[in-house]
Amino acid sequence: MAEVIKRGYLSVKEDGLRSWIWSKRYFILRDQALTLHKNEQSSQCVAAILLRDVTQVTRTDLKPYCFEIATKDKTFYVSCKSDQELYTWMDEIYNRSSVGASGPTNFVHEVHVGFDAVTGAFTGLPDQWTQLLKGSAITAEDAAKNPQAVLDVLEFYTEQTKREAEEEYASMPPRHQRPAPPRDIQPRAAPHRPAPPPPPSPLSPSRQRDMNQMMDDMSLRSPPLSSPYSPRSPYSPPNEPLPRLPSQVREERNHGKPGYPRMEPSRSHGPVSPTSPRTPTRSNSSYQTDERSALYDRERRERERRLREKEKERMMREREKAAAQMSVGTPPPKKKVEQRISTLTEAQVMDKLRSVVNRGDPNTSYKRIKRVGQGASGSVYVAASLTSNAKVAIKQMDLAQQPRKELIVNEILVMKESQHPNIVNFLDAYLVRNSELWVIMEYMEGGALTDVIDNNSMTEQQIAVVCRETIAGLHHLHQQNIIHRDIKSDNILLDFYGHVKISDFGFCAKLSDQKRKRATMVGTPYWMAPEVVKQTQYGEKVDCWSMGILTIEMIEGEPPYLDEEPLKALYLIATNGTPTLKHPERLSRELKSFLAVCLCVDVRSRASTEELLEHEFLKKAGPLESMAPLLKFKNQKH
Ligand SMILES: Nc1ncnc2c1ncn2[C@@H]1O[C@H](COP(=O)(O)OP(=O)(O)OP(=O)(O)O)[C@@H](O)[C@H]1O
Repeated sequence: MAEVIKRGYLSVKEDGLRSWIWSKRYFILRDQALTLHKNEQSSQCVAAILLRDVTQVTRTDLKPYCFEIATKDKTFYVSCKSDQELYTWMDEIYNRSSVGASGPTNFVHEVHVGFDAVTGAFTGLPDQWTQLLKGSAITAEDAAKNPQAVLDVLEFYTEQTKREAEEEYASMPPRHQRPAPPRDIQPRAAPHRPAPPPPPSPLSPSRQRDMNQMMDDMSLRSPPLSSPYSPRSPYSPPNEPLPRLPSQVREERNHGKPGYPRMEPSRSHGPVSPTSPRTPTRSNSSYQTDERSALYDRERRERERRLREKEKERMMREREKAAAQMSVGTPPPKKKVEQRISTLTEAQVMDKLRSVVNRGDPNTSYKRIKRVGQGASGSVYVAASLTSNAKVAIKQMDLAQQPRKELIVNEILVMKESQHPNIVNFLDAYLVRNSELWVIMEYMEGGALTDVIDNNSMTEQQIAVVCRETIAGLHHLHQQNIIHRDIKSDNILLDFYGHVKISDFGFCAKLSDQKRKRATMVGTPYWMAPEVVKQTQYGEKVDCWSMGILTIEMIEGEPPYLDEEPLKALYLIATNGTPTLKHPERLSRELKSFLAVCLCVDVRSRASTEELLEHEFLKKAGPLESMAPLLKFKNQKH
């Protein structure tokens, strides 16, 4: 007999003839079936539902904590005693049903939200969403244009913030040592999401025609008149000032936004060196010839470094605040926390970690020289190997401070198993005093591509080098069924010789044969593919979309919508489709074609890494030495 996953008494009634009768039944859930029994002693069931036949698991309003399980033939209404009980049953059933295995991950929670086209307002929105919407830059016109997209991004945003809070909670001391968190982080019923639109029709017109259309969209067609979001109109006169704010203004604007660390461009924890976050690109020659401008730039960088530090402090404060807020109210359902974070318990994660680390003392093998970077999970040092004197990078993390230890284990495992010339190679890992983790990796003295972008204007030849190298690394990951999920310039590092390598593997996902698609939301929103924002299923091609956004960063200095308030940016990603370029007329046909195949909203038309490697734009790539002028700035420092 298959293992019992969950059991317990619940009230149930069936749709149909006996639809008014609620009966108390003993439910037994196994991997493939849910059976209903008169009581716990009775082995004979009064009803059985094969999970593969389940077509929907939905919350309903019939009773306060009620959900329905629909099959092709029948609907069962199940009443629980609490939200927690309801969600755990729904989760377990849903995950094993045909919809859970292949469909969208979110349940349909029937809190009925309406949109009044006359007043331009939503009705029935949960308070939290109303507040979020009020504080966002999403206008009534946006809502009228695409109310579903607004609901999608609100749900996305709250899910993400809730997850962060749950993770903070999970990283706190054991429950008996802490008071309970506020009701606020209880899972909430999300508003009713209408059925997803039917999948786009197969690519009957040839794919090449799609590509041509995409290129038209990006460079030739005028922006839709109804869209107020076309600051990057291809028709902008070439000399028109770029519609950007100075980066410090942007950072100030982003302060005080509802906590969502990954929503902020992660300039906040860049290297310690006084390099700038996003700033309007300046040419190399202007740095060399204009002393006053150099002075200005130094001051600006210093100011921006301080802002970055402040931003980091703010994030830390927010984390603490989130942890403190958890100390009142009722605890979140443990099940939810575990399920979202990992299927492994904390002890299992630590066991796994111990199995991949070196037990020795790293100080006998490496001597730390200085700190070169600060990440959310710890500091990065350059160090010298005491045996070979070679330089290495050490990422040092205090495990007690890590809300998501399994991400670190993930990162180590991916780095260990994915050695490749375009991946920052893992050398070793040490667990020091059972509380500190040291990850030893190749030292990339050129730093992050973000700094290169901020301090230079890149030629197409150089852009093509970064694309070629990054795609080669991504292709290697994809061949192992690994999706990176956080491709952006901050996670592309360069070494002294101009080698380009992918780093930061915490968010990587391994696709199994059973699960070729994922639906969890991770990554940094500005670089996210529309299918991720809309929370539909996605596969490795999300990295190809991010590759397109990374290319726009190299061309324009920043990803699309970076100046937008986070919720609005999500809305724009979900609704605008392929972003428009500021100055397409300045780009070669090959580069525009490359962007078009990366930034294809229809995933089936989007190029794979294999196809991208063959793209004509990459043929423009120069040798690695062509990156040297970009590294000058860094090389002088080391
Ligand atoms: N191998 C390396 N060589 C040189 N510098 C590095 C290396 N790895 C990281 N850095 C620098 O250290 C900084 C922090 O790196 P880290 O990977 O910790 O950043 P993060 O991804 O922002 O944080 P986290 O992974 O903790 O969320 C980076 O901005 C990068 O410039």
